[in-house]
Amino acid sequence: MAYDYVSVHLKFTIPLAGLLTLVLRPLLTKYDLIKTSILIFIAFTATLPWDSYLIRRGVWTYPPDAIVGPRLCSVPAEELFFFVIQTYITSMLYIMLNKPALHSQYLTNRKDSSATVRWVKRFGQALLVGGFAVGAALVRKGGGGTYLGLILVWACPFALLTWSFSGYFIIRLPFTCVVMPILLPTLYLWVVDELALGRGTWSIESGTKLGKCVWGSLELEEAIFFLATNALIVFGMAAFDRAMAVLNTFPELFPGDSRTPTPRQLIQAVLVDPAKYRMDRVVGIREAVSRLRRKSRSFYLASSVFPGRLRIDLILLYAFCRVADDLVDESRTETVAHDWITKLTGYLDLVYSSNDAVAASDAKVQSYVEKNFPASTQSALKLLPTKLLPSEPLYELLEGFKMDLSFSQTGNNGKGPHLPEKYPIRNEDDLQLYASRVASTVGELCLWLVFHHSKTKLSSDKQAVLVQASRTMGHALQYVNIARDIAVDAGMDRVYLPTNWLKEEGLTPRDIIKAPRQAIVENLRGRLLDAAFEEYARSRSTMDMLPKDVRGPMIVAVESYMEIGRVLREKKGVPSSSRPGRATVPRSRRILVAWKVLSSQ
Ligand SMILES: CC(C)=CCC/C(C)=C/CC/C(C)=C/CC/C(C)=C/[C@@H]1[C@@H](COP(=O)(O)OP(=O)(O)O)[C@]1(C)CC/C=C(\C)CC/C=C(\C)CCC=C(C)C
Repeated sequence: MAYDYVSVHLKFTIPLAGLLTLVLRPLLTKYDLIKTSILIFIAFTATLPWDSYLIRRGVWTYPPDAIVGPRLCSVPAEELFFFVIQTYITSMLYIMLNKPALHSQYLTNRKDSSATVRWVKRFGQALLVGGFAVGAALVRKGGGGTYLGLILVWACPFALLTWSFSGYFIIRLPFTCVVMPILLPTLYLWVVDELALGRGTWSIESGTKLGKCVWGSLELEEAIFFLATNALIVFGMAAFDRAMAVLNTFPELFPGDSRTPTPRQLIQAVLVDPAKYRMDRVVGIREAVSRLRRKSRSFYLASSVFPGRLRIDLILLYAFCRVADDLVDESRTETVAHDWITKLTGYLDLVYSSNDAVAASDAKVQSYVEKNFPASTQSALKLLPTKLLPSEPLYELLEGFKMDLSFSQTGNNGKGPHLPEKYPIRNEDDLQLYASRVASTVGELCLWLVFHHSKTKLSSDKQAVLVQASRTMGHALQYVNIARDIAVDAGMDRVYLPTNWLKEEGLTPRDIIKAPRQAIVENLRGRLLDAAFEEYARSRSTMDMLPKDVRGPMIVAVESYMEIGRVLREKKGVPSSSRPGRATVPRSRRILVAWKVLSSQ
């Protein structure tokens, strides 16, 4: 019947495309849609003449009773639709699996690549050149190898082009970003093909095929065709992403706006000589991403929905805050911790000594960082986007770290019989002051990056309202953080629960340090979470004033963290099975939170 091929689409390709669209819709950016449309256009125009030639040469045929009728250059409408829908499905899967990956960290050049990587790239090129030569020979010879030859002659040059430009990048990308989006749709299309060929929806003529089946009636050539086309789509997507990563990572090479690049900018980015990449920046970004992934699952997930340069700068800001906090927290003695604060202050003094902040990449700053900080922390200081950030919140953050140190006034910063005598969080005002210093500052710094990178420029009045709200939201997040970490903090002789709250329950901070999991602590945790959600409620609606292009991601960042508070409330505490200091929200729940937020925007 004439609807056989149509029914293949109705049963197998359209529902899958629909499902992927439904799941991905909230995450799709304008850039995702543009690159998918361009790739569909390229796939269509590159496949049409080739397919048309195959049909006219009689390599494959469509029984008239399996197709509806209309053709373009001899290619049936259903087949034309196949070019589009296959490219769409594979592109959507690629986009979905690549969302968590920050592509900047995979930029590389010859010098940065190991001998093995260089060998793999050359081997790939040789394989593709060889594939083309074998294909040409098979076509010239004719007979059983014709169809395979035509596939190789057609696919290898496109693959060689993308591989030669983006090979190092593709090799560096994780397995889930490249191999999965090639293999999953290939396997799916193999199954569909097996069903379609089994039903005679299309057929390969016996004189032009090798006659070998991979399994069932799936011909070797068909299996290779689907593998090759999906690889071409994924390589094409990766080539776009490499260009975009170059634009986003190296503002000095592309000073203008990188949000909606022109085709000319994209081509320039593809063609820029990788030897010109600032690899110290790429390596610093790699270190920052790895730090974020290890230390904060909530912000790591949230970071994946931020666009381009804003995402990079937020991750660099995170890296700075994390490194500074860890240097102080992990010091063996109070004196060493104070030394770190002094050195960090020196760093800020140097950067902000003139009216305008100097770039952290300034030679003087670089040499100061190299002289004073451990190698593993240097990139976090050198790459902080200081030109986009005011100095006050950074200095204030350091004041917050000083408050942490006032717990160890006895000189006994660890386990032992002597517990601290002073507890700096005496009441709610102290708690709020502490949260303002360590978290409101972070909220404000995030906002300055948002103001810089957003397409929409806000009036200074609106900016002031937003900054105030971000500071209030900082309190909320910090209270959740303290509520989660009561036992972890007690292990470091620290109690951030206000001493007057403890007194109301007949407790002292020492009682918390000795028994942080006692039942009464749950009342105090509940009280702190109530305060957190009050602060959250006071500032959440102001987030609607954020520019549309950054609003969704910012809300995701906040909601992912507040979800920790919701879980703590539901479970009445930190499950004893959870790793100390780690988020208590399962990954699937965090993804759902992000998805819901973005769907509602
Ligand atoms: C998406 C993305 C990459 C965001 C990065 C956000 C960022 C720069 C966070 C810095 C975190 C950090 C290490 C700060 C040092 C001080 C500190 C420890 C603060 C606590 C953070 C908890 O982080 P984590 O759980 O990893 O740390 P520990 O396990 O406790 O060691 C804080 C709880 C502060 C977090 C506060 C914010 C991110 C500010 C929130 C406010 C906004 C995002 C603004 C919202 C805007 C409006 C208009 C309301």
